[in-house]
Amino acid sequence: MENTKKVNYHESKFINQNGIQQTIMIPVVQDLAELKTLPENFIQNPAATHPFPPNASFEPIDMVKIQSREIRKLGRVCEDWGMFIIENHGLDPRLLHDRRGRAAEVVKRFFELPFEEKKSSVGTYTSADNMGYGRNFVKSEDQPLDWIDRLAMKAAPEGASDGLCVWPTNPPNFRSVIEKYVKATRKLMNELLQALAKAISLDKQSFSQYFNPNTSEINVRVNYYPPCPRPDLALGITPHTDASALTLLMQFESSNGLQVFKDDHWLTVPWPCNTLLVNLGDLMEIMSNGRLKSPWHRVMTQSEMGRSLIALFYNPPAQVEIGPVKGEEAMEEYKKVVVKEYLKHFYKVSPTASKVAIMYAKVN
Ligand SMILES: O=C(O)CCC(=O)C(=O)O
Ligand SMILES: [Fe+2]
Repeated sequence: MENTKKVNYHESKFINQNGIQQTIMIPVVQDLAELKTLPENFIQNPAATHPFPPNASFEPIDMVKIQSREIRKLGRVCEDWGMFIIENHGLDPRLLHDRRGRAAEVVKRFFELPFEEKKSSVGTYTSADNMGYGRNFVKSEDQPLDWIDRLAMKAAPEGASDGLCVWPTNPPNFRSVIEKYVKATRKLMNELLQALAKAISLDKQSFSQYFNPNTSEINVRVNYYPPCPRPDLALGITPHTDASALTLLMQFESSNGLQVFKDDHWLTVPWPCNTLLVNLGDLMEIMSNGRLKSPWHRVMTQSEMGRSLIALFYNPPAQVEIGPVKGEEAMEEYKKVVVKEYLKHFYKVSPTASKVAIMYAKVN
């Protein structure tokens, strides 16, 4: 027998084309990790990967030196890639991955729990939309599935409501550790908003004007990609952009999963383990009038080892109307959108085969 493990299923709820709520049962990928063959519904046949150009301008951004030269570098890297690695981020390494693990450790311990314990440890949530322990963007029976298990929570503002506070109670320190990490990153993300505005020659408050620096929404998603029997056929996450303004990513255990689409090729992002990477989302593309574009990216799997990651999504408050902040360019290329409305649209149409959700906010 190939797989001795009992396979559990996530119940994925979604509204179908007839406006009716439907539930699909999706196998929990961790329970499939011992298989030698990839189940058919996970076959995505990803397009080939190309080598990352050796002399590409993908230099890390040093947050200690984030003044004129470093800001110009940030502008170049973002205009080329839509993402960048941060050095000297100022976060206490004990929050992240010191000997006692902290964030890395609670994530690992959560995913190590048996399925039933994971499920009972996570609270209930009223919305089917991408929160809680389960799967993203499953919209039909015949959609190829991603090789991922994930847990998503609203981490801020404190006491975020709508029944969406789904912190696991096991490991017992999961919430306190992740909340500490989130709290510490807010300052960094606010600094980044200002640096990004300066990087494209805008007033430094151009993006942060839409945020509340103390209470703007931060959503957390913890992804786990178990070892996969056929990394050549499967994807950890199908190609997408992030809907956020900024996404802050910290990866553990291994690297080489994240790929970015550039000049018609998929390239593995040279992102070392245990370092932070910032990915620009659609809301940033809108606010920057398209000068800072959200990159089209995907996640590959590996056969030998699993990989886990914490993603923080930083957005202006849901009710805020954002609009393009124009620099010297002649025209506004994007429309004003209410954050909540854009996110609703994004979740409704995703996943898409190419970068189309953003068209909602573009001037025709
Ligand atoms: O696994 C990664 O490197 C990226 C994850 C990602 O793109 C996402 O969670 O939106
Ligand atoms: Fe992403």
